[in-house]
Amino acid sequence: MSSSPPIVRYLQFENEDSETEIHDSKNNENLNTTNSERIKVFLRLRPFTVDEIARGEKSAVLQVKENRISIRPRNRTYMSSEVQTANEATFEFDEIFQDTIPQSAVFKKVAIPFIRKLFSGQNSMILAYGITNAGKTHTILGTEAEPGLIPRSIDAIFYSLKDKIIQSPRRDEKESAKYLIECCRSVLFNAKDENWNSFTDSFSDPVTGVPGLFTDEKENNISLLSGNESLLFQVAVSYFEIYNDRCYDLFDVDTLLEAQKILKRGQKSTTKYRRQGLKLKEVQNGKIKIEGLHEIEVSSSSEVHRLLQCGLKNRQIAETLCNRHSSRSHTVFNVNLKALQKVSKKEYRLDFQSTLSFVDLAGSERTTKTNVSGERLKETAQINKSLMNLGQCLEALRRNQRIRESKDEENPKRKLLLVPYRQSKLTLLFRDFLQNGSTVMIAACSPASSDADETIHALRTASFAKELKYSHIQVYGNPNLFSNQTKHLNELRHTTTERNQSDDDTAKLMVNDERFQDFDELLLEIESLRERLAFAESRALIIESEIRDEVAREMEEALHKMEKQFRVKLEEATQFHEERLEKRVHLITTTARKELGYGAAHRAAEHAMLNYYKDKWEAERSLHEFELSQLKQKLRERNLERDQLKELLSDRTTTNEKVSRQNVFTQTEDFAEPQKQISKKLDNRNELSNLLENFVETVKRFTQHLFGEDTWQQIENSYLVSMIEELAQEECEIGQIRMIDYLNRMFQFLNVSAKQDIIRRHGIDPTNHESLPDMNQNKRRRERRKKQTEISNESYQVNTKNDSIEATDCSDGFDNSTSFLSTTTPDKVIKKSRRSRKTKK
Ligand SMILES: Nc1ncnc2c1ncn2[C@@H]1O[C@H](COP(=O)(O)OP(=O)(O)OP(=O)(O)O)[C@@H](O)[C@H]1O
Repeated sequence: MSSSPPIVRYLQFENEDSETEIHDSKNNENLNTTNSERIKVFLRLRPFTVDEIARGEKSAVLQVKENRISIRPRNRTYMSSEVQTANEATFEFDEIFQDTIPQSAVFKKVAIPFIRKLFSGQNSMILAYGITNAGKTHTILGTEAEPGLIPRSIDAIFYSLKDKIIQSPRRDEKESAKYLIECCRSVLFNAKDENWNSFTDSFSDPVTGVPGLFTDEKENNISLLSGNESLLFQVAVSYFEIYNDRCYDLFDVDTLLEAQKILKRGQKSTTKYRRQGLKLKEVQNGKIKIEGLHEIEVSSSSEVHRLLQCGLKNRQIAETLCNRHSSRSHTVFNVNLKALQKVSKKEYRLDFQSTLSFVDLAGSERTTKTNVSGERLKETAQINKSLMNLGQCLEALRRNQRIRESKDEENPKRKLLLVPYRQSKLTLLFRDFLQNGSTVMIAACSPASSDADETIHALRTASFAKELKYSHIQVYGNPNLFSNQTKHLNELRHTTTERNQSDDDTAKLMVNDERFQDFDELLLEIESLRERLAFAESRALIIESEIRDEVAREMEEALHKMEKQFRVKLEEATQFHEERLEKRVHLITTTARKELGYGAAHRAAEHAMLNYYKDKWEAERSLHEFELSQLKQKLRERNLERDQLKELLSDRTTTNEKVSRQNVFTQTEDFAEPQKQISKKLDNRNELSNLLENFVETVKRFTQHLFGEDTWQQIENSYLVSMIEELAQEECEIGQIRMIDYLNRMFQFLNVSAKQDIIRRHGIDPTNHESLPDMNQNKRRRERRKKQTEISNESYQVNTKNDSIEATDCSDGFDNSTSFLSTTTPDKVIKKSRRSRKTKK
């Protein structure tokens, strides 16, 4: 059975009813070149991000010297034995782009050779690989201010092709760029997001050639097309993503329209949003094709830029409606070029067809580091699986290459390994590129020390790729490029498929490899592959257990961290409570000290008050005792006189004798006695006023202490001063009454607790008169004495037949004699005598 010519595949790509007939190329020998080229690997170091600077991240990069970079691992225990011993991991690349290298320099170094390859009919792939947040998207796509490889390459391609671009005359309208952009515009127009509205504004008229977003950059306008002046070109682009190991078309108009409806209905219906996953199909020559992937024919770079934005927005809608994270998928942007030779006015012959693919891989990350769960965990697991699979493919390819290169034919270990392309969609799609196409890998590298371990793992995988060589440069759409041997294998594959339809399709894939010479050999190889599969499975188990160990170690590390954090928190809490306790103790001590001081002042005031009363009462008592003794003495003397007089009376009976008796009495009367009493009373009064002054001073201090200086000032100014003045003028007993009154008033100022405190300490309640020392007791005693004196005076008067005692003020030369009562003060006596003197005048 003969194989179908590749031209059929090409024609299938075009509309079969096309009026323009496309012929097979006749001039293809020059393209059927076999070369031995190595996969190039560049390292791009990104600068620290704003967040990392804010976190105070340290650099993990120890040294960058020429093409070598040394990175210090964060945790050496998780590293390979070489890294553990060397304390650093060193990798060599084709070139290292330092963090200061601009996008344009990367474009020149990486993309321009590949654009040239595209124009010469070679397939090539630019692959950005690295951990998450390492700068892959920045390199591939860039930003509006710093466009990356895709926008720059688009500009360069269209600038080179200029007016050599033709369009298919009959094309499905739904496949056109204009239709897609219009759809995108209508979706975005209905979206409520303001950014989207501003985005739609940038869609002026892409088809009529409004300049692209990045076309201003003159440096991209380089003509890379050399020779083949007669060729015309058709350019088509496709854009898809691989998410959770499923392919999704980012130029799918139906998805956009579906999204439009959902967005109109509101966010609640997001669960109805279902994107159609695309199937992979193996076509001729073992090439993998994505079934149903839209390839949009384009005519200008601005159109491509807008399509690119449509694709990105489609991805964004999927993120919004499916609640997924943008960088959790691998994205692939393809530029397909068809070179056509004009045969007649309407006829073109396909000269060659080539593809340039830009791949932005999702970043690998540790699930334990990011603490993801649920859908995120699934995403991460899928990403890690596909990236691990890519690494395995690269490792297997490198090993097979070494085996092929070694001359030791006898070595039993010389068996070639099966490259596990089929284990993920990513590697299955890249199989062609890794085997036959030219590939460049950009290993994006984060300088942050917190990412060091993951960076080392990623760079190790990238370094596998560096050693790979690919030997076939294949041009699609050109049947004569395939060797006879390949033709034979194609036939063989067909036979195999017929013979064993139910068998796994591994055999089908293997026929594409030139190693297999015949079917028997192929069957043997299948057997050996099965063995290897068992071996690989056991190895996978080992790897799994290693991963589990690693996870356990990371968990332990996390627990240690948590323990540390808790310890710090505990110390902080202890310190805080200790400080609080200290403050409380201090507060209680000061309050207690104040209280003690307050109590002492109270006691001192009360003591002073009691002393005052004691002194006063003592003075009064001694005065009254003295008066009493005087009166007693007088009484004795009177009695004696009376006795004598009685005797005399009994002896003398005549009236003359009675008269002489009266004279005797007048002579013997102690006229100086009242004067003495007056001077004594004056002395006592002075003493009392001194005591009163002392008392006032004590009260003043007491009040100042109790109520403070300000309150004292107020009291002093109002009540107390007047009261003290009165006290100074009044007699002692009146002063006593006033003092009680004063104390009562003073205690009205005190609050309840202070009153209770005084009552508790001294057993005196100033508001309760009965609890106070009886101030009137003295008065009553004095009144009693006064009465006694009066009684004795009465008796005396009875005896002296109502004779009065007279006091004479002779200071002014008048006879101002005035009778006085014992209760009258000397001042009053003086005043009284002055009044009587005036009346006499
Ligand atoms: N060369 C560079 N110069 C300046 N900024 C950069 C550079 N490379 C990356 N960045 C910045 O670093 C951040 C992360 O970059 P980027 O989004 O490209 O990472 P990524 O590897 O694509 O991450 P993910 O895998 O999560 O998508 C971005 O803010 C980007 O602007």
